[in-house]
Amino acid sequence: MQKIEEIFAIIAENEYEGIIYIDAGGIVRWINQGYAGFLELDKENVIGKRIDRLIPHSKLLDVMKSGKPQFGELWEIKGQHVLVHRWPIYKDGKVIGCLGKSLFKDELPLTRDFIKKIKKLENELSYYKEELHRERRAKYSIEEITGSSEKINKLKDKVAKIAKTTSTVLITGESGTGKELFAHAIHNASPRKNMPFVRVNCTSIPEELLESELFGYEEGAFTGAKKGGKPGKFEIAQGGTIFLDEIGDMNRSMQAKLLRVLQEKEIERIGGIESVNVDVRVIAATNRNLEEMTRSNLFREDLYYRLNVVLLNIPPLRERREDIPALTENLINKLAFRLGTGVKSVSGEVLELFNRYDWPGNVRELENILEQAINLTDAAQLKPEDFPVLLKRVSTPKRTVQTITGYNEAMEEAERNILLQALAQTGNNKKEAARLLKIHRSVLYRKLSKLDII
Ligand SMILES: Nc1ncnc2c1ncn2[C@@H]1O[C@H](COP(=O)(O)OP(=O)(O)OP(=O)(O)O)[C@@H](O)[C@H]1O
Repeated sequence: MQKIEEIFAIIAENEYEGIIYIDAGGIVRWINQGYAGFLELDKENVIGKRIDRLIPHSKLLDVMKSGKPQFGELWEIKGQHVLVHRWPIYKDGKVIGCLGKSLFKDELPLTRDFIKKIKKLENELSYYKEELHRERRAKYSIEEITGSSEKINKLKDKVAKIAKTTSTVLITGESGTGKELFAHAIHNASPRKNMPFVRVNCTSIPEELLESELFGYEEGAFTGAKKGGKPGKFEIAQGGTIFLDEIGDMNRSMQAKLLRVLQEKEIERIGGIESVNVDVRVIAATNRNLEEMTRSNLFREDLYYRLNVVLLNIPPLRERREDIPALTENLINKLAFRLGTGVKSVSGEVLELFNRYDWPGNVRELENILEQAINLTDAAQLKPEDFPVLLKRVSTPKRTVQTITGYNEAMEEAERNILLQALAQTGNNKKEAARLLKIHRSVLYRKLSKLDII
């Protein structure tokens, strides 16, 4: 039978692992033959030497200093990747040494595959970290807000001023006026600009998920809760800004919870017992009339006042028509670059046409209409005929019921106008229009077909 010492010697000298032990003074007290050979050193000469003399970039001393183990780290030595574990050895609560183990046989297919896999995962992780960081950054600055009308200039001045504070901001304005753009600009001009900017669309998240999205949850908070729990958007935005888009669509019970956060400046994860302090600037936006909603009890009055500390009302495009030429030029440049086309400008007649239109969908509608036209032309300059839908809308005045000929006919006409307006507002995007009208897409198609709109 083999003696236990023999077995230990076999384990210590196995050909797959390098093993090294240093004492509290950083002196190598033991190394296995394989590792010494791999380092091209003589085992007897290594023992008794300081580790940093033998391997200057060794991390064993760091581990000893921190007292924290490291597992599965990729380390490059002698032109090879090795997978290492390092852990401090404790005695009576004090670190007395450090043990290092490495899978150093790069040429073994198994080790090589394992290392390759780890390297791939590390690369992927750093890619996604970078993406996440990009995603959580505000993308636009004040300079990117096109327009020099008096109204826009005043708003830009206001943005520069309020950016310095941490007051809650409420941005109102019709759909597509640029509310989100302004929210980004406030964050980017603020001292928080290098911290996260986290957007939450209160409409697109199902009601039952919104609470866990905003406040996070602890492990086991509910069936299906992730292991280890999940931080909410408020925690993710710590030190930065949270942008609550479409706040008018938040239900009343969530409104009460949000109010508590704004008052207490702390959140509680679902299923959690402790509160977490949050230092987050809140910017909320809506295209709905919150004041009116408070009167009909759809929006809490106390929350409305908490949000409405600084108000930024973005005027619709039809009230700042002087911005249309600059917006058109900038959007064309942006779109032509994105779509890879040679479209450079619009003719003077197109600008006249744009000027006569009311833009219910505001800048987003202008952007959509330009994108449609750019896709269908080979010319460098867009002409009025590239905008057939707009030509029709501008020349046909909105149909109103002149004389009531019957309840059903009048209702049909009203419905037609609502549908046309929704389509105009969303640049003919049926999916968006259905969302705006809060009806299913199939219902929208049925109605459009019944009223001969498509
Ligand atoms: N002044 C502007 N300069 C440049 N681009 C603008 C401007 N205003 C709006 N846009 C562009 O128009 C589009 C719509 O803007 P944004 O999403 O900010 O509008 P919104 O008011 O938040 O809309 P919604 O209420 O539907 O969420 C975006 O692509 C945005 O970049």
